[in-house]
Amino acid sequence: MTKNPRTLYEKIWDAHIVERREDGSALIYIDRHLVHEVTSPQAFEALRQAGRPLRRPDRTLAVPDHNVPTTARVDSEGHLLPIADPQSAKQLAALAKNAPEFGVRYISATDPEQGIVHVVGPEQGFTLPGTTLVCGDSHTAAHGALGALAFGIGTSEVEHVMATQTLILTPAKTMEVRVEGKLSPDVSAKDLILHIIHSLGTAGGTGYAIEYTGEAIRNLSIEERLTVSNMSIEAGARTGLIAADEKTFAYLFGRPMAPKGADWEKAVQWWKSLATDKGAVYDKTVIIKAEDVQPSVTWGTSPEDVVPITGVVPDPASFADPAKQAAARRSLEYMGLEPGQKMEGLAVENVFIGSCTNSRIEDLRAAASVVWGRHVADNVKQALVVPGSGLVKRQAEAEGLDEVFKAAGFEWREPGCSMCLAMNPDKVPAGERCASTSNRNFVGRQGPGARTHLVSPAMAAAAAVTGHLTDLRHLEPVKMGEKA
Ligand SMILES: CC(C)[C@H](C(=O)O)[C@@H](O)C(=O)O
Ligand code: SF4
Repeated sequence: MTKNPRTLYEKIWDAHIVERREDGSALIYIDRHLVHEVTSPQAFEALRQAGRPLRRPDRTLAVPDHNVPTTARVDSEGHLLPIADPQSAKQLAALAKNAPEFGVRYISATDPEQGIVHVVGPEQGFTLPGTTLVCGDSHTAAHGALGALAFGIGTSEVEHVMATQTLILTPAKTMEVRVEGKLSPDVSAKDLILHIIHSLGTAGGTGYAIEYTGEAIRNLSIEERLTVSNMSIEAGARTGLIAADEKTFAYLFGRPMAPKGADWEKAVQWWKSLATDKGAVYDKTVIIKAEDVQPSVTWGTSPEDVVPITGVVPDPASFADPAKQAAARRSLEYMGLEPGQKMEGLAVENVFIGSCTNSRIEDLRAAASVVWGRHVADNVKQALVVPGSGLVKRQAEAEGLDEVFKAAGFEWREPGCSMCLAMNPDKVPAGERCASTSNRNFVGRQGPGARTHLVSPAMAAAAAVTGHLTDLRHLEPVKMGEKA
């Protein structure tokens, strides 16, 4: 019997249906649940109140990330240092108590594997192709880079998954975002996803599960794919899939929680069968030309407010939609910018290299290669490098990247979400600008009044060493022997 051709999304969906419902929704089995301290306390509490156990503790992994300080966490005798903010302290303490109580594997704030939940999942091999994976966090889309049907859920859904290992879901429409051709060596995966979000708009992906395809996507490393899938939610899509291929298998092979031996062989066979069939139809296809992607930067307070670094701040009057015009005016006022102003040369007082979008080893290497032999500019008051996990940090240290950053005047911190959303003490002061490798430039995101410009790791590094937003193609080369 020949089956209708299906997309990757449809295959994973079909494989997880527990029960179809009359209204078109379905009860879907959830394979993997990642838990952090912000969206889990109420869910654990509700289970406790109801006297219910957690259905599959072995499929659940908990790690604190949003509230942890990125400065030293223990004193010289190894005792945990107190957390100053009471709300943060409460959330962290709740996770430390709840996870072991419900039998969930808990990576603590002082464990070497601790890190941002979306960095830890792939790194541990907890995230696998063909699985359904959820977390009470909107950037769960990141895990789609490994071919997992991964999406963020709210706290009440967190409770539902904890109690039943299922969710009632309505199937999404499918959208192919095909990136044709080759990216220029000057541009990164971050520039690509900023370009895509600009093309789609922040609501363009609403109701869709994106699948990224095409030559430029296939050519990306797994870490670069994670950057792309991570920001799908900024285009409105809860899911951003990339079909698993040989690179995915090589990345996952031997990871602590990945299948081993005969199970591995069986798994790879199944993962290979999940690729979208020839002739399968997406509800929508968007074609992006890789050659159009340039080193990019955001000017406003929405991730779609993207221009090439060579560009200027747009005139709000240039937008056709009156609502967009008004939003752009508000953005410019908040950002302290004028229409027509050049992006390159805009002074920044803060630089943040981190977040689940750009804090993996390849990101740190890209930033360090720009920083090498240079120094953080005098007008930059804070330049932070926050590795995505303890393992990334250790790897970077083994490669000497920490020394490159420290010698240049960067602060080398402990892993966590940090200045991506400023729930911990890492904040951008009001009215100051930050070149940031994170994913959201919302009003107040990096601290009240903070002005965020989203960029790639290499562009953030270039901004740090020049003191202003800089086209990295314009940096003078550092000659060997001239290292500061
Ligand atoms: C705190 C958490 C719920 C939130 C999210 O859902 O994404 C955060 O991670 C973010 O990036 O804004
Ligand atoms: S690093 Fe930022 S985007 Fe990622 S989970 Fe943490 S707060 Fe959310």
